[in-house]
Amino acid sequence: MKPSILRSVHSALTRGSSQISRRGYGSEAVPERKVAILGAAGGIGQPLSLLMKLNPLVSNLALYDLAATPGVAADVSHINTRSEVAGYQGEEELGKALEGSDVVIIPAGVPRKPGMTRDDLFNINAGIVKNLCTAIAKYCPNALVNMISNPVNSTVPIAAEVFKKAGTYNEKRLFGVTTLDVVRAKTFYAGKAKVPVAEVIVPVVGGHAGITILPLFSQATPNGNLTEEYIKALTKRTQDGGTEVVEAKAGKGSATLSMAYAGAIFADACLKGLNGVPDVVECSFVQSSVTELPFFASKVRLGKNGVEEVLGLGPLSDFEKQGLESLKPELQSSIEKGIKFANQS
Ligand SMILES: NC(=O)C1=CN([C@@H]2O[C@H](COP(=O)(O)OP(=O)(O)OC[C@H]3O[C@@H](n4cnc5c(N)ncnc54)[C@H](O)[C@@H]3O)[C@@H](O)[C@H]2O)C=CC1
Ligand SMILES: O=C([O-])CC(=O)C(=O)O
Repeated sequence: MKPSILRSVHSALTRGSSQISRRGYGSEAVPERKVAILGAAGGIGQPLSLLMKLNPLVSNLALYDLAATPGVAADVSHINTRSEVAGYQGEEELGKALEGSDVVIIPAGVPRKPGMTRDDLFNINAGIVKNLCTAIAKYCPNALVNMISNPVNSTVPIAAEVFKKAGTYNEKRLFGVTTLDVVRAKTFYAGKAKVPVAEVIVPVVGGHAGITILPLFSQATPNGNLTEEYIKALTKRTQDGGTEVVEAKAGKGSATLSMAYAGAIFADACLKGLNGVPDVVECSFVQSSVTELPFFASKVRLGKNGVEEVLGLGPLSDFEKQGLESLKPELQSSIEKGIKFANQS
């Protein structure tokens, strides 16, 4: 990688600490923050571990998986950045990995193969998420939980139910990571609108599967004056972005590198919020009253307690209003499926 590219990756991930410095703290005054990654040896987990090791807001990085974490941790730990890295392997070490965590990121679970929907992962991943969240409730009940494991539309409600049963649920601290939808929407929009990708802002709302992913290109900036036909094509491409990667990988999994990037951006936003950086806003799938659905992705203001404010949808085009109505039944049923699973097993 060219030094200039490394510098821009680094600066994208370090904006939080520089804002803190500008607000009168020396870099040594950045608070201690422990981040745990569950599923750290996987396709997402490894590059995500690397990116979190580059984040100067992290003081302790705990890498947990069923196997192979000693190697990943040894490797990542040689990077000369702030955080101390520790690897934890097997269920007997899960408690130690979690204890004291401020943010827990969960990319543990099986990925799709061509021809599968995210819901086809439910039978395996629901149980994994349930067990991991049971441990989170026990060992770090106040951590912010960043759920990556699919189907996010169901795994987030499962986590909420597990935390409710344990008496630790705080709706401000549970997030479904939908940042990859935003990352894709920005990239695809910039390409079609011929605007600089670094300047693009596009909210993506709803959920994280097929038509439940609703990019709001009518609110995209800079304004690219795209025709309705282009907007429809961009919407479809964003909704099918995960499938595009699954097909291109042809049986070797789903998005890992772009997901690690997106997961690192979202975790960084959570850390900035915890550290009191103002105006940190990202889209996320959270408990919500923006629509009649109990969970919904929209812009969220992050702060010292996690979610400070769930922001509304803003003005929608007719096409987006239609998309919103069409996604509700599927999203509702995925949410109910998660709640039912958590309460019956
Ligand atoms: N939210 C999003 O936007 C995205 C979500 N995903 C989802 O992320 C998940 C992981 O994907 P990949 O990293 O590609 O899969 P992977 O199979 O490469 O890695 C998953 C890792 O989880 C570990 N694991 C399994 N059960 C575990 C347990 N009980 N405790 C701890 N670790 C456990 C495995 O050992 C493996 O290392 C999948 O469910 C995938 O669908 C993938 C891309 C985007
Ligand atoms: O499509 C998948 O299975 C993985 C995923 O969630 C994404 O890439 O958005």
